[in-house]
Amino acid sequence: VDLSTSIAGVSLPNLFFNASGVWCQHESELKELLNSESGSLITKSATFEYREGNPSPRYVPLPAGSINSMGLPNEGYEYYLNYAKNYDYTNNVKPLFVSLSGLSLQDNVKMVEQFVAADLPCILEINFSCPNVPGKPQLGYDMDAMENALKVLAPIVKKPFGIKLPPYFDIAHFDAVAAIVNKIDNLAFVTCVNSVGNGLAIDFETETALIKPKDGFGGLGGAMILNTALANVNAFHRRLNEGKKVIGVGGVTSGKEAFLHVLAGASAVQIGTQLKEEGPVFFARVKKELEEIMQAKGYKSLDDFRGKVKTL
Ligand SMILES: C=Cc1c(C(=O)O)[nH]c(=O)[nH]c1=O
Repeated sequence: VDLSTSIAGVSLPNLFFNASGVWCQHESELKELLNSESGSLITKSATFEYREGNPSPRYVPLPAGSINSMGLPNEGYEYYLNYAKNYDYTNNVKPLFVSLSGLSLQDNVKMVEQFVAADLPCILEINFSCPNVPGKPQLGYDMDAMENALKVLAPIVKKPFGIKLPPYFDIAHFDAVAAIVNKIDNLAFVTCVNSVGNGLAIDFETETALIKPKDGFGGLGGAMILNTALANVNAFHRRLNEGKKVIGVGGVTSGKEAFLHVLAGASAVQIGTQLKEEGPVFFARVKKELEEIMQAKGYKSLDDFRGKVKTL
């Protein structure tokens, strides 16, 4: 069976890669992804300057997923620009994605301009949905600000690029965001979903929040967000113009959930919590499991079933 796919006109040997933020802040982690069975890799969302991030504990696994309020810790965009400049695009079959998450539109403009000037084959995923920077409401929930940002950034990027979206929970929001995305010609993909923002995990014995930042409020990931993720993938798959793709992320802990993401309409699948917990060996497992499912169901390629979820 064939697990290959393409995003922004670039082919991926298989549909799996990491969710930005997981196993990708340092070159040593990115090297492990490169050596894993993932089909691609993406860097930790970059800000203009280096960021320490929020105080720990800031990530905790939960019975059905995880909670995090990392606070955008990253090496600063020049670190990832250098990584992208030194990446071996010729011999690596895996395309490189770079995530940018500027703290202001000006910062996003400055970072994008530097990547455009470097004229690299890497694919930009601009993060509109970080829920954990104190004092910074996320762009993904401010439709006017998001549309304005896209109208400024898209012409600078010129090439096909994507955006990382938060989960939406209202049909009117799916409609509104899809209408904005459909206006931007070179916006080639949306990545759905970022963590479900500002959940709260409390320890029953100690009666205390599990993470330190923001009174314990943090983004939820993992199994508990699968059905929200599938809905967002399918909602945008149904609404986006021909040629625009959806990358699915949220709740993939085995080949089964990866199959469901593709059935909902995903062209590629990112892994967050399960990668954090199991490590890059997970890519070998999830690939094998999806291949076995496709064989059992008689599908030869992802196109055979992508977006073909039935309704009653
Ligand atoms: C880029 C910051 C993000 C973070 C973070 O660094 O706190 N956590 C998430 O779950 N999603 C994000 O987009």
